[in-house]
Amino acid sequence: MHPDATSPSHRIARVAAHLNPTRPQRAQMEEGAALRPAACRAKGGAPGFKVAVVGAAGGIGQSLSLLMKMNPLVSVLHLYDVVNTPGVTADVSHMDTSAVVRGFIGQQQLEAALTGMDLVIIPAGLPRKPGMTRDDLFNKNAGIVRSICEGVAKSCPNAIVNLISNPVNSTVPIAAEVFKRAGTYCPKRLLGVTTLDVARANTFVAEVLGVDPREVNVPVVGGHAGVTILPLLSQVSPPCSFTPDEISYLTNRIQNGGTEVVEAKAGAGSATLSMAFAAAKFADACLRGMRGDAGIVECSYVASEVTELPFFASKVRLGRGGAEEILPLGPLNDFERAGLEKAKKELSESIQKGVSFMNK
Ligand SMILES: NC(=O)C1=CN([C@@H]2O[C@H](COP(=O)(O)OP(=O)(O)OC[C@H]3O[C@@H](n4cnc5c(N)ncnc54)[C@H](O)[C@@H]3O)[C@@H](O)[C@H]2O)C=CC1
Ligand SMILES: O=C([O-])CC(=O)C(=O)O
Repeated sequence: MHPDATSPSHRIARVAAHLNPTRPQRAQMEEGAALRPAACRAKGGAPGFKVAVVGAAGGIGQSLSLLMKMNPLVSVLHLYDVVNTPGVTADVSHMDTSAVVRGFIGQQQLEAALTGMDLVIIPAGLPRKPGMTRDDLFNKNAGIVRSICEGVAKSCPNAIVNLISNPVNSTVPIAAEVFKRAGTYCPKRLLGVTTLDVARANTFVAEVLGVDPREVNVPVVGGHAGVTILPLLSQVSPPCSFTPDEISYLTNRIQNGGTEVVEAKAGAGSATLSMAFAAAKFADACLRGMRGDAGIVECSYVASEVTELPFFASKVRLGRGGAEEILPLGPLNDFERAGLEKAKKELSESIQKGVSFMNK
């Protein structure tokens, strides 16, 4: 270190260099040094988890980065994207919450972004436009998820992964194959994020019942696309009953919630704000589980033996190692049993598509 490195004038120079980097300093950043405000004084290692958001400059990524910066369980927040991370990082880093924020841009900085992370949240990849299914995103997003997961396997093989990129029904099997090949696969640590389906189900059911959505909990199982999204309206907490018309309306609206937003946005993307909210809620549940809190149960799309399919969304108990326990589906009524058969047929094809992509 320079003899004057800790002198006030030197510290100010470092801050100034970050705000307006010279050409060599910028080159250094591009070679792998984190894009971060030069810390004026070393911070005393606040306890907490190290979390990375991959796809941090996107519609979901920006709001999610903001929400994770607000989470007191996060001590270090790494923001990675292939574009625009410097601006998002500078912006989020001015929030006076405790997490230290660092930005990373481009493939050559993926390793630095992921090294040492406890939790990696992945909202990277293309969103839908009207008329598309989530599966129509497969060709673009499969490769993006593969390369990010290769980075996870290399740089933070023990991290818990929250995978948001669509089509989730296929991207989670892709991630599993990547980790298997790298010899780092632990099914408990790979969680597909389906929390938005639960948030929508709680909201729409609460509207019908005329109650506060925070008091409602609807298990949503299966997967994250169309008929694979199976709300278990017979298991709503607190217990309640619905007319056949209400069941039909609610099931349809929950299964098509994503399309409702895609159409309302009319070409400007898909759900970002509600998704960031849902992802932040799920990440917080994972972090509380990792901390050792008891009784944390959320729905998630995970490796599962609940059905004959290798992956399935259902309630899982989150703990120190991720999805510690996959809870059974519980009793289904005839309508839900019929829905389950439809869901399994489509899910099976989506899972196979993900696995085949990796075997090509
Ligand atoms: N699981 C769920 O419930 C939901 C999933 N999604 C999915 O989340 C994904 C992201 O959606 P939006 O944020 O709206 O899209 P967006 O296009 O606004 O943002 C995506 C970001 O990913 C970045 N990106 C692309 N390739 C990357 C790579 N190799 N590494 C890192 N970052 C990369 C882009 O630069 C962009 O900033 C989409 O696939 C969307 O379908 C969206 C809503 C709900
Ligand atoms: O519908 C989409 O494409 C985005 C998504 O997964 C959702 O909003 O549930």
